[in-house]
Parts: sequence; C-alpha cells; structure tokens
Amino acid sequence: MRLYTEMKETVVRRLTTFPKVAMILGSGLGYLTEQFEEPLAIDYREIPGFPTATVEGHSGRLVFGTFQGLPVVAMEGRFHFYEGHRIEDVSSPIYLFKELGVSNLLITNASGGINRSFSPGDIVAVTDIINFGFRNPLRGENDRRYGPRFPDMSEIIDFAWLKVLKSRLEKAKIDLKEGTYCWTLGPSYETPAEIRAFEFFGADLVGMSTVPEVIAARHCGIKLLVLSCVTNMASGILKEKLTHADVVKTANRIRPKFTAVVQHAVESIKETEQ
Ligand SMILES: O=P(O)(O)O[C@H]1O[C@H](CO)[C@@H](O)[C@H]1O
Ligand SMILES: Nc1nc2[nH]cnc2c(=O)[nH]1
Repeated sequence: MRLYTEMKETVVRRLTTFPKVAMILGSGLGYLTEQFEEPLAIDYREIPGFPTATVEGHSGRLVFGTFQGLPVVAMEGRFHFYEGHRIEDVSSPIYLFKELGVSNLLITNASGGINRSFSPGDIVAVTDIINFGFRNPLRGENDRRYGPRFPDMSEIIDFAWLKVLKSRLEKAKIDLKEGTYCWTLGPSYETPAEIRAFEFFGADLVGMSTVPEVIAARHCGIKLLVLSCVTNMASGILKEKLTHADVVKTANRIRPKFTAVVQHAVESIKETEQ
C-alpha cells in the first residue's frame, strides 16, 4: 500500500494544481483529453509501480489539465486483467486518485449491448454491475486507511450526480440510457450462449473492464459515475463478427456526443455541490 504514496509523490512533483475530478477513458475514447486546457501528460512508465497499458486505443498516459473550469486528470488507457496485470494492479489508479484528493471519478468504457433496445453508438449510464469476472481487487490484506474490509455495494454510483446529469441532458436533447454492466475476463469476446446466459442474469452490457475499478472506488469512497459507449451489439445478437478495430471505430464515431455528455457530467458536479 506504501506504493500509492510513492506514486503520488512522483506525480505531485510535476503538478501545480491537484485534480478534483478523475476520468478513466475506455477503448477509443482517449480523444477527450484534447479538450483539456493546459494539459500536462505523464507517461505511465514514469510512475513507480504503475502498470503499463498495452491495448490499442489506450495510449498509456495520465493527462492533467482543466476541463469545464475544473482541475481534472484522465487515464488515457486503463489496465485490464487479460493484459496479465494482477487484479490489485488493475485497480491501483483509483487509490492514486484517492491519494491526490480526487472527489469524483467518471469511468467510461466501450461495451457490447446485450439489451436489445440499445444500438451501437448509444451512451448508457451504468447503474449496477455484475462481477462475472469473479475476481476482486480487494483480495489480500485490507488497508483500513482506504476503506473497510467489507465495503457496501448496494449503490455503486452517485445517484444524485446522475440525476443532475439526466436533467441537463434532457434539456440538451441528448439521449442517455441506463443499464447493468457485467464484465468477463476476456480477451476473447463472448459466445452467443454466454450472452444469452448474461441476459438471463440481468446484464444489459458486457465488457472486460470497469468492475474492479468500481469495487475499488466504492472501497475508498470516491463519488462515481460510469458511462458506457455501446460500440457493438453483443455476440449472437446480430450476424456481424466482433473486432476491436470496429469497437474503436464506433467509439470515434460518437466523439461529439460522447464529448458533450462528459462535459455535462463534469458540469453536473458543480450543481450537486450547490
Ligand atoms: O472496457 P474498455 O477498456 O473500454 O475496452 C473494451 O474494449 C475491448 C474489447 O474490444 C476490451 O478491453 C473491453 O473491455
Ligand atoms: N466483452 C466484451 N467487451 C467489449 N468491448 C466492446 N464490445 C465488447 C463486447 O461485445 N464484449
């Protein structure tokens, strides 16, 4: 656990302002940092103990800056269990954010739509998760400085934050769906039978990330919002075969809408604090 303070010390040497909001940008969604004013990028390799990102569409930098008037930090590239990282390393950025004093975390991802009312290009606010990866980043000794041994998971996101976001998006006539996200370990996409099983168990979306990050955020008490970009319909729902290139392409296609939703999400933080 000492590692998080070491990570913090390295990062802090380069900072003039501490971030209030953190974002994890999913596959193909890293373009959001282009909107940051006075950006400062720190390569993951410069941070001791920080894993490295290996997936296409995840460039492997922490980008600090100002976004919608607030000091922010974004992960351009997250860590997935299938890359070979230990499960506790997958969630390590969350504790770095905690050390930096981040109060609000916006997790984003690219996912396959299981719910047949969704379409590729939709943005979905994740309101619950299912741990079909059956791995937990909190295994091992608990560090009580960050949170309890047995964290409550009855409300994974900050519903007050989502409420403000929904009302802003309604006024702006931007569609936002809601659903439950499940993760698999990957890296193979699912079979049609697996998707039918996940559907039966109540999942609306499937991906290979997010769940360990959500568990860590709940553990250490950071306010959370999760936005998923449906980049494809899940295996077997349509005839198409799934490719990561298409996932990244769809994430890029919705760039204006996704950027607008994230802008509203960050603006909403100011309103929840009034
Ligand atoms: O969840 P993110 O990182 O957005 O990426 C999603 O896209 C990749 C598969 O195409 C997997 O890594 C899956 O989890
Ligand atoms: N597991 C999984 N991850 C994804 N990421 C983007 N689309 C998908 C999908 O269909 N399945």
